[in-house]
Amino acid sequence: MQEQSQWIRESLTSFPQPPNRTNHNAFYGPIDDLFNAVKEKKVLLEEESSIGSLDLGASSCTSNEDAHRWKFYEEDIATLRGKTCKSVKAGVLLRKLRWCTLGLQFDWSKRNYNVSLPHKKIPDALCQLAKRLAAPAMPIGEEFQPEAAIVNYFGLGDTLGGHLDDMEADWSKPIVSMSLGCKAIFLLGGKSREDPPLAMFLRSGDAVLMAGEARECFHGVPRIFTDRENAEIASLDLQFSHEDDPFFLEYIRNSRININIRQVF
Ligand SMILES: O=C(O)CCC(=O)C(=O)O
Ligand SMILES: [Fe+2]
Repeated sequence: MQEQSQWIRESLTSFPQPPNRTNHNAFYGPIDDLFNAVKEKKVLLEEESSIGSLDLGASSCTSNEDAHRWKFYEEDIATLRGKTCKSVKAGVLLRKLRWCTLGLQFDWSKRNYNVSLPHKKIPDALCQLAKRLAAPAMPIGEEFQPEAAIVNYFGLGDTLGGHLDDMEADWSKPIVSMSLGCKAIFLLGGKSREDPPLAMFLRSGDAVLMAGEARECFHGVPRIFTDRENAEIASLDLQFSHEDDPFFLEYIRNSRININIRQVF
């Protein structure tokens, strides 16, 4: 349970940090310290222009690929300035965080791994865990090499459509997939979209190895359960309830996090 809560913490704090990319990159550019900004009730504002912009109260500077600039501001400053420029609350950005990528960065627009994008290695503790979990599904004598990971965040109503993970060079290596937080339905189909899927529940702490035949099968997540009873997170709830910080508990009561780790080459 302690380990689960640790991965939830990392998924909300360190994993979405640049140079790791998130679904927010395309619009806002890299965003630093989103989780802290949520706690401090900050608001992200678009600078009207990058020259001569008001720096008062800004705690971090971000710029996106279109050279727009977005910065976090204290709520009161944002209220004053928000009348004349675009704004979004940090809390809204966290709710709309759908994925981040660790290690080699996946380019969703081109559907490939872009080795030229800046990246950090996957944290060592996560690599060790992935190697341990992957071992039973590895070809004899080979060790799993975690090179990339996708962290998926699911809020109420979020789903993941049926897909194949076919961008990795070698399908004899498994994908290690960990579930945290609210329970989900996972559908494992066949090699064709038409094959009827098998449905299973994935609960916090479950690990799935997409290996062998299953590595080549369609799969998706059609729903998560956020109601207290069916989410089945009582012990996780207890774990986070002992803390002063209510934010992790609030988040995980209504969310599921999936961390899936891949050997790309
Ligand atoms: O959320 C899950 O359990 C599955 C995630 C997945 O299939 C993916 O990211 O490719
Ligand atoms: Fe997948």
